[in-house]
Amino acid sequence: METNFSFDSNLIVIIIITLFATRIIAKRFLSTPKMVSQETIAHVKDLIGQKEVFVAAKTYCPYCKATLSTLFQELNVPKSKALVLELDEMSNGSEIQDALEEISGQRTVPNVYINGKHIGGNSDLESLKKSGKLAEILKPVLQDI
Ligand SMILES: N[C@@H](CCC(=O)N[C@@H](CS)C(=O)NCC(=O)O)C(=O)O
Repeated sequence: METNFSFDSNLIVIIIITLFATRIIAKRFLSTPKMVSQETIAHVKDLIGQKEVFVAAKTYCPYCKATLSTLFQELNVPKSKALVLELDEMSNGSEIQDALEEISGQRTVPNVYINGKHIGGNSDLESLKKSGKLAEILKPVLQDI
């Protein structure tokens, strides 16, 4: 009796794991590529170039909070020189995220650009900071303040 119960629960666990694995594999390999219009790509490229610093973020994202804190609190980038988009608060936020993926090959947020150059996410920003390269990259941004 006990053996049967154990067998059933193992079977259920195996079925659940199989379902999850199938879902992950299907999402990874079978999902259709997102179609982003050239108009949206051009619009997002324009947004990236509008200010010296561009950050695509999401309000609930801890990595985004860390990036914004590094840029604005720690390194004193003036907010007037930055465009920060909180994608989760924008009606076209997912469209912008799709376009950013197409442009930079990066889907995650934060997605940082400085003077039109793709920096990457928070870990990339932190690596640049640690190596001293971020100060170099930000020099022109901080020059005339
Ligand atoms: N290693 C990345 C991690 C960024 C990350 O995982 N961001 C999450 C939000 S906290 C994300 O973009 N998830 C996918 C999404 O929101 O579409 C970094 O340092 O920036």
